[in-house]
Amino acid sequence: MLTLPSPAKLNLFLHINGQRQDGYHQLQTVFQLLDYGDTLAFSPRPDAKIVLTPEIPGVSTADNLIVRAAELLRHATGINLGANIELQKRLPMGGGIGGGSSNAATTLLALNRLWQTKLDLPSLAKLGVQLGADVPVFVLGNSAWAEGIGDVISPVDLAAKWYLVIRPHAHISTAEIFSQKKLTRDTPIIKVAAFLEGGGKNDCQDVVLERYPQVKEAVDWLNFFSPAKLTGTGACIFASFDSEAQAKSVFANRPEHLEGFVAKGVNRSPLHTALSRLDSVTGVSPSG
Ligand SMILES: C[C@](O)(CO)[C@H](O)COP(=O)(O)OP(=O)(O)OC[C@H]1O[C@@H](n2ccc(N)nc2=O)[C@H](O)[C@@H]1O
Ligand SMILES: Nc1ncnc2c1ncn2[C@@H]1O[C@H](COP(=O)(O)OP(=O)(O)OP(=O)(O)O)[C@@H](O)[C@H]1O
Repeated sequence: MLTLPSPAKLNLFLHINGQRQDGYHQLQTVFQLLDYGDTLAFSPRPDAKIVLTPEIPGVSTADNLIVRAAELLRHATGINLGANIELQKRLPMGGGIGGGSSNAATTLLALNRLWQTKLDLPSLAKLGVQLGADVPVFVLGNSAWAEGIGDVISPVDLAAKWYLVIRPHAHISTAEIFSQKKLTRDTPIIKVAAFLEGGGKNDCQDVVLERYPQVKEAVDWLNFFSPAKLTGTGACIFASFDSEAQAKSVFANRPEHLEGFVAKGVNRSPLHTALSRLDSVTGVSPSG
């Protein structure tokens, strides 16, 4: 059995710079990977079945990004094996923290190893983008600066911070927010340095706060302690702290109805750290 993490991400900022003819938005963002997420356990099957347990309520097996990632890898490589996959879900869905995309990336890397299909990371990232714009960053495994429609990715070294993530009770669809007329779509392009000096906001934030009062309430509460920002198209919001103790003490004082978690920001994905550890034990050279 191969048990691997499937971490969350935060968008430390999200600027929308324009929109392409095909409707996709040109954006700039920084993906901060977190040392917190779901866990997936994989074991190979000799038949060609992909069996996921438990199923996610409200998501059909055929739509599940884990199953879709497995089928995609099988189709791309022509391999005729299957897998049993056990999912331990901790990440809220529709939260803007990339749970589904991360599950897809973990599945691609895990099955590439179990099935010995030997694709390198850039090839797996190319497959992943067919499943969602956020999949490649999880496949490549570094906190990253991203441009284009989120597909032009370069690794970035971010200051070590602890994040308090609050999940208001709202499930927000990315497509719903990207289709709002009022969305800011003309933020000027910035340089990496401008972000590192403290720049950057989330252009989706005003639209989300207007449509979801429960998200606004959470932002207003968290702002009292540290500047709060939306991640992705929401619904989760976050603030950074210098220590775990600071983040946890604010979290302990939250209004009872707000859920969330405290997590450390990492430059390297816990998925890739776990795979490198396995490679050093088995003597296999790390892929990618
Ligand atoms: C907002 C971010 O979460 C930032 O990390 C991502 O760009 C969205 O990534 P994602 O959830 O993987 O998004 P996808 O599943 O690829 O796309 C969902 C929908 O969002 C819109 N979309 C997505 C990415 C993008 N650059 N422009 C868009 O307009 C499209 O309408 C698309 O149909
Ligand atoms: N394995 C999965 N885990 C979570 N969601 C899944 C999965 N498979 C399919 N989905 C579907 O994908 C949708 C988006 O899920 P996800 O958790 O990636 O949202 P998100 O955190 O808003 O992501 P992003 O920041 O990439 O927009 C869910 O609402 C669900 O219907």
